Amino acid sequence: MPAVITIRNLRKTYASGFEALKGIDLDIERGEILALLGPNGAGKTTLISVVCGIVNPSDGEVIVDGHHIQRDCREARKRIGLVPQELSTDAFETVLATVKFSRGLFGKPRNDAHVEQVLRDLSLWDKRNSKIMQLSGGMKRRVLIAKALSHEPDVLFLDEPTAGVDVELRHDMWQMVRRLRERGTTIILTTHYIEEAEEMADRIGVINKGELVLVEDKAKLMRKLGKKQLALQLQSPLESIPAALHDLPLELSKDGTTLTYTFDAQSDDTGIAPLLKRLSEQGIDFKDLHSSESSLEDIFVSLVRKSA
Ligand SMILES: Nc1ncnc2c1ncn2[C@@H]1O[C@H](COP(=O)(O)OP(=O)(O)OP(=O)(O)O)[C@@H](O)[C@H]1O
Repeated sequence: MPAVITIRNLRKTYASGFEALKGIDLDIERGEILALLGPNGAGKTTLISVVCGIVNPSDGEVIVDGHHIQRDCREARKRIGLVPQELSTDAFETVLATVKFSRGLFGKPRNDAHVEQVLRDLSLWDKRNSKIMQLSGGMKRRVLIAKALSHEPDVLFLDEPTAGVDVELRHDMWQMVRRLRERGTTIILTTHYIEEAEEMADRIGVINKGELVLVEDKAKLMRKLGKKQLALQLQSPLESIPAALHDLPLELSKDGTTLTYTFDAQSDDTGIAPLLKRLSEQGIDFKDLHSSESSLEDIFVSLVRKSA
């Protein structure tokens, strides 16, 4: 199935000369939840803003369901719902009026039943006649989501949906995102929280300093996380790994003093006992050993460091 959004060589240099996006290529699959992780200032909001047609790119292109975001902006934009980080809605409006108005902005005919359904799904129906300024922070966030869903978009962008919200609202938000996905909506969310990406996403993208440093299926990433490493400090440095051991997943450090063996932590048979026997057959002795396990956090940190 063709991607719902295609991003090619996307670059953004702000008027200040700052290069916020340095050539992003990404295909967003229909119906997936993609989490974009990255530290502050990585370029996540810029990327979303360009894809949603709010900020013009300096180079490259974005195609949304066959429509070019700049040349065919109205059609492309209709298919997208954006939940920004901050609320800029008129504080004196009621919840119902503001959500209805949002739908109208996209040229969609009035549909009170849909607006009611969106408000009910977000537990906002009872608050429909409240003014925005009378709502709690969490409720205001729900209004933002309701506005973004008012015109029935195929793709929903959530820019840090749970930044600064309490645990209960965070879990509500996750549930809501899952419900939307079940109905076929494609969801792209940005987050600082690795836990959130782990919990929600089908795929995880890591962005740092304007570059997409990784995009991978979450399950695959998790399998990598299931790997453990055993590091052996050798008695005497090796120049290279002996040919007789080439069938083993071994890596030698540059200085030849450490051999690292990677194994599947979930497997019953780690292969450590035969490894040690074969090392001894080759006359390789070690003075110390320790094992380590990587987490998504480690992978994230090392990727961000590597691309720094
Ligand atoms: N209008 C602008 N003019 C100049 N620089 C900008 C502008 N908007 C953003 N930037 C810079 O571009 C970089 C990327 O910002 P962006 O908001 O996209 O990052 P982010 O990954 O969303 O960060 P955060 O997680 O803090 O929201 C930052 O260094 C920011 O200062």
